Amino acid sequence: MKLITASILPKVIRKRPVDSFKGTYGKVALIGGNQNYGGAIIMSTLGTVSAGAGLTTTFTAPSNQSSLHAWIPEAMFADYQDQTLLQQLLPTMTVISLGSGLGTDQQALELIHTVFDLVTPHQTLLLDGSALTLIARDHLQLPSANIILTPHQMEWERLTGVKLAEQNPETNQRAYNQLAANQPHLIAVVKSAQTEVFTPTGAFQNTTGTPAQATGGMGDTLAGIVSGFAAQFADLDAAVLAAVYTHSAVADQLAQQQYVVLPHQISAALPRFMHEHQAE
Ligand SMILES: NC(=O)C1=CN([C@@H]2O[C@H](COP(=O)(O)OP(=O)(O)OC[C@H]3O[C@@H](n4cnc5c(N)ncnc54)[C@H](OP(=O)(O)O)[C@@H]3O)[C@@H](O)[C@H]2O)[C@@H](O)CC1
Ligand SMILES: Nc1ncnc2c1ncn2[C@@H]1O[C@H](COP(=O)(O)OP(=O)(O)O)[C@@H](O)[C@H]1O
Ligand SMILES: [Mg+2]
Repeated sequence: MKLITASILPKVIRKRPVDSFKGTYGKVALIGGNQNYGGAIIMSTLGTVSAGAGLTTTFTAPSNQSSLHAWIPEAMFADYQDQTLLQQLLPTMTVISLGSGLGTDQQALELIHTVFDLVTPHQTLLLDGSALTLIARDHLQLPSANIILTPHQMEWERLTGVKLAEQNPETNQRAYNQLAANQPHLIAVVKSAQTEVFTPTGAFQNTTGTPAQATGGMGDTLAGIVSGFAAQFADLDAAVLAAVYTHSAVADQLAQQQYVVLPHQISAALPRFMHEHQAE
């Protein structure tokens, strides 16, 4: 397994062309955050916008609208039950992220079906949290798209059947091969203290990260950052590797002076970190 090190950053994070505009940096839809888990999709949104995505729309429960805008006015709000809006907007997106704080009720399941029906092969679809749990529970077939899965170890067990205690680079690679077999392009980010990333071009292990990250919302934030990188950087595999590295590298920096790193603090520190690591 190759290691993900700082050398990935200059390959991905490039100085922005002078004549670029927001449309240059991709459109992202983040779908999730039910009545109880609004924080999850707000944290994802902070990650995506702070990572530099050009335009971000957050599809969530209406009860989350004012908190979303209080935290991050740069994001647009859409009611995730509004079928007309979903059908109108989702085809325009570069990246769709689905599942952070979505919950697992019937309404969530119907939303997954709607997104799977609408997504097209040239789009990137990130699946996180509750979406992974429902896909595993109901044996849903993944749509044809550039798929990024971001399971924690229990979600990976649900998806693949590989028990947590038996998860290692070899068993995970075999499980990845099975999942990816019928997909044009599938990336699996298997999260842990040493996150592993499986791509069509190889398997990688992250070298950043700290137990100061072990707090709710840390994965929701990662899903947002990965979406932001995938929206603006052309090489999808490299963008995901750089996002995984960056999320935990920022946490490592903050953990030098903090006992626990709050997920939203990683997003707040992202623009400066990316500034420091941009290449010509
Ligand atoms: N502020 C918000 O709105 C937040 C909203 N959130 C949203 O909540 C939704 C549910 O997501 P979830 O991850 O909280 O619950 P679930 O999928 O049932 O998994 C937990 C089960 O798996 C087990 N487990 C074992 N190993 C594990 C591991 N390495 N990592 C994690 N779990 C591990 C674990 O074992 P235990 O901790 O009990 O020992 C437990 O039995 C999802 O949509 C998410 O986005 C959260 O992000 C929190 C902040
Ligand atoms: N001990 C640790 N060391 C490094 N990273 C960790 C550690 N514990 C958790 N993380 C990271 O925190 C995130 C947890 O993801 P997840 O369980 O989906 O969080 P949530 O759903 O609460 O947002 C992952 O990115 C994981 O790699
Ligand atoms: Mg999670």
